[in-house]
Amino acid sequence: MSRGILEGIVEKRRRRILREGHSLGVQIPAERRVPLVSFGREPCIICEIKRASPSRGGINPSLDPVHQAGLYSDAGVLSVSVLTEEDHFSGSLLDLMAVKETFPQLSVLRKEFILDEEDLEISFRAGADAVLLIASLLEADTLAQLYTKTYALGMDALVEVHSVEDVAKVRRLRPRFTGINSRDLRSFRTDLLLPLQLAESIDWDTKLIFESGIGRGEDVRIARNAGFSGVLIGETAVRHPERLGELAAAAGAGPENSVFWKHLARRRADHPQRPLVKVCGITGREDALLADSLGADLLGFVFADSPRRADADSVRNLGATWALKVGVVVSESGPDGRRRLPGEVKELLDGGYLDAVQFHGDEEPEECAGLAFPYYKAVRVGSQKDLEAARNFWSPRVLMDARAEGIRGGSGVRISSHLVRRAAETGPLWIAGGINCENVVEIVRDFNPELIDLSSGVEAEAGKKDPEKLKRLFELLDGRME
Ligand SMILES: O=P(O)(O)OC[C@@H](O)[C@@H](O)c1c[nH]c2ccccc12
Repeated sequence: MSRGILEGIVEKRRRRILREGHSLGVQIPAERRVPLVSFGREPCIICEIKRASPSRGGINPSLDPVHQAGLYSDAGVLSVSVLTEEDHFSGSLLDLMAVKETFPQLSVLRKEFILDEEDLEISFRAGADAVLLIASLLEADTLAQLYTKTYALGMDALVEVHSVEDVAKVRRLRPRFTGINSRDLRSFRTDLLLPLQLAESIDWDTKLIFESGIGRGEDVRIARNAGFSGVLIGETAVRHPERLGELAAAAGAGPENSVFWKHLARRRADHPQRPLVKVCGITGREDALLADSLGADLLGFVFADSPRRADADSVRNLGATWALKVGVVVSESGPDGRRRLPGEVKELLDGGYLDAVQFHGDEEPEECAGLAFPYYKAVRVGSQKDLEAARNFWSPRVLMDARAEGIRGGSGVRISSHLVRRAAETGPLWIAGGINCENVVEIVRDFNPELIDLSSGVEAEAGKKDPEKLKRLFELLDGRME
């Protein structure tokens, strides 16, 4: 939603209200007929009734809201969001009324571009238990007035933020429910790490709701592990009701103390001037501690056939580091032909000695998800086709490595510039392959990667880092701060 589109939606809505009144041409009962049910109960998975959206077009134009709400209810979902905006989302207040009247025990959120108190009165009478208040749409005073009115009516408010400016605007309200949208209002893109990052600036006691872009149970786990109380799922819930069980189970499971994505988002916020740095192919303790003290964000330990193969005991004995520890694996096929995580890596991950797994083999998207959590995928990119295949992976980030025939990682080969540029168009860029002190400044300048991954480029010999090169790397990167 570019600013223009958001303004367009609001403009259309104002005109519609002038024409049809706040009831939007729908017969609204004079008195509320349905019970008020509190919003956001556990398991806090809020599924949405959404026929279409400006970013996706038609999702399911013939969606029957009552049938869909029945699927949600059967899956154990207690809160349902109903889009009532007509011009861009093909919604209606009739949908909301039908859902709430059929399932009075559900808590129903009215998803609308709410503008004034009359919108709230109508929402209440139509049967909404909660309303969405979008911070970026409303002046601070109006937002405060609507927030107070919502609770005066007995409803809950989900206050939606997208930026630090929004957070500053809502801070004095200290809303009980704060929704953070992963969808960027300008580009339509969702970035699962964005809410994690923004959550860091929320300093009041609130139930955080992760909004948009959730596709799988893993995404729900990422949100829960980052401290979100709940998730709001639209398109996936409509298109893939078969995933509702998996999504609801993940929402109900509770956090697992996996801090990987949350810490990464925090480190990104801590030093926005330079990319995140992963130093990979570490075998020795000194190298790990030096990279950590210099400011590396990730330390990579290779558990695959490689001259840089790490040893499980040294990882176990390393102790606490600021940097997150990643096990780089090429998953093997077991006797049953199914892939599995190397046993030592599974033990290190379960024991908390590794924070995440980087899959560096030929794993398929659905295989990765079943093998480890948290994880991200590294893909070898030699063509446009490789880039497209990379988009199928579900991890919030995919690491682009150069395709060097017969060698996996540490090859010193770089991806061609035009492919890197293409990759950067689709979202934050993580790149590996041939990065060293000679080219790092140029790479950062030209491609603005979110993460750079270095292995052979900071080595004295295979498996041994060169302390001078490591120091020089961080000097070069930090020099960019001026
Ligand atoms: O379909 P998704 O990506 O799961 O997103 C659902 C919901 O977060 C999204 O519909 C939404 C979030 N905030 C909004 C404000 C208005 C309209 C819609 C929205």
